[in-house]
Amino acid sequence: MEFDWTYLLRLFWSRDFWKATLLVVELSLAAWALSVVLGFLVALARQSPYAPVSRLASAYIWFFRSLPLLVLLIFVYNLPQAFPSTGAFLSLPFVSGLIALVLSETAYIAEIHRGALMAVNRGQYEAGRVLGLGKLGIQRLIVIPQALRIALPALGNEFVSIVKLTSLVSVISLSEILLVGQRYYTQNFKVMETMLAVAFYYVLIVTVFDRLLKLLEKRLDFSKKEAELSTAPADGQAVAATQFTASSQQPAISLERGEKRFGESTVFSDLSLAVKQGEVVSIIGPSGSGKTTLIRSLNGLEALNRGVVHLHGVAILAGSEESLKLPKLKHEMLEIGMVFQSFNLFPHKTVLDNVMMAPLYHKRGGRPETEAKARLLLDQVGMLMHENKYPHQLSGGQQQRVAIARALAMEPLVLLFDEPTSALDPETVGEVLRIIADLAKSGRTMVIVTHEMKFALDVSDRVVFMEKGRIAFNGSPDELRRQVARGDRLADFVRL
Ligand SMILES: Nc1ncnc2c1ncn2[C@@H]1O[C@H](COP(=O)(O)OP(=O)(O)OP(=O)(O)O)[C@@H](O)[C@H]1O
Repeated sequence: MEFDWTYLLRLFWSRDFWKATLLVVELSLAAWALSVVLGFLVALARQSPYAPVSRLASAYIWFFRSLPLLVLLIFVYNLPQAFPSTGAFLSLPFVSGLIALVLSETAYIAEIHRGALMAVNRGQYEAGRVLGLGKLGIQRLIVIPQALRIALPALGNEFVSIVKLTSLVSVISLSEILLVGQRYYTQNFKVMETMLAVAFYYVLIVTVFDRLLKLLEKRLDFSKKEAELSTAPADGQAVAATQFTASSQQPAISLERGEKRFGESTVFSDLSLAVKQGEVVSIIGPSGSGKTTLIRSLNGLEALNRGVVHLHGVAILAGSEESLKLPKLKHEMLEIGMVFQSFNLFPHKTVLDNVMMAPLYHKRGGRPETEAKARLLLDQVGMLMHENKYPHQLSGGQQQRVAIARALAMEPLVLLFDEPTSALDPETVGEVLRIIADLAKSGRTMVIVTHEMKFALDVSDRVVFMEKGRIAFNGSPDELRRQVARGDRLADFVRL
């Protein structure tokens, strides 16, 4: 039989085919959107610390990935035989097809989401926690936007798969593209021409949506955004750092008899440290002595085994083995700000949005007011002209200055610095140390874990030297200098 070009051309204007194309688009979009949402929930469930929940999610993924879609389709479509009450909606091929597709695709998409969630750096969760964001807030504002961007290419791929899988729904008599084609060629036997038209309609759908998804990917890809410098001045006066006087004898923050173990290994035990209001305390010591673990225990990023942390006399954290039941002290926890070694800025947010995120989340003021304050803080750390940039468009030192502004935006009573310059190039260390030194002069209560000896001695009121989980020295910089001059064993570590 000769190839009928006229017939083929006519098929491109066929009402039946265009109706079927629309149906395939509707079914694919609905199945994809539902599977993306449900897949995310299954991925979260799979990561749940509660074993029954994560096992249930794993079982779901295992079962529906093992089941051929065709089997599932026929099963769902015939369910009314066993449960007649479901007949009202399951007898509709579109509904049955949608349910089967969603059940199956949710299992695949859950694994895509899980991979993306795992790719979001742990530091992002910690940054959200120290800014007082709740679990949902962290997911909504920090994790989901980043995970979505990571998952989008794979999710786009799944959409293409779904479009093609809709052809299977023809077995339950849904008038989609393949079924329309089959009806045509069983009447006129023009199989080649009809199947070419069928292929055209599928390719058309995939091409259009592939293009749209690429555009969405581009929109979400902050790494491709143009760097923009801002020339707008900060409005208003420079933010006056809150003046805290060291008059109160009550420590601003203290750890009493703290103990921290990782499995069998004890990092420190029976360790106490008190920091007065307005005091700047630097913690120095050899690598592995427990400095970072100590500072992270002060704001609950590390859970203590024993001991109690007080903030201005209020017990805010207690070790898991203490019999102390603490009320939920959300407000108090916001009084402790933290600057991390690796900055942990939110990569999907501009510099200004990074600084504004926590005050907006905690409704510390309206947007214009919060924005003005954030810009003043950025001015204070010399980063105002970079307010519209994304973190990857900044140097390490600039990122750390933004991280300091972000921590200050919540006006914490105590500021913790965990090796703030360790991840920086030597040229940028100075700019960050200068900002921290300025803050120290303004009377803020600060605890700084650092390897910068000269800086620690110059800016601190007190230096704590840790060694093997113990505080081996706790005194003023002058006392430390004297001990070092006397040739104390501290001199081996503190080379000035
Ligand atoms: N999450 C963890 N799991 C297991 N062990 C850990 C963990 N975090 C820290 N440790 C261990 O606890 C000890 C103290 O580590 P920590 O990071 O507090 O030391 P550090 O004094 O800050 O060191 P550095 O100056 O190198 O950062 C080390 O032996 C380290 O291996």
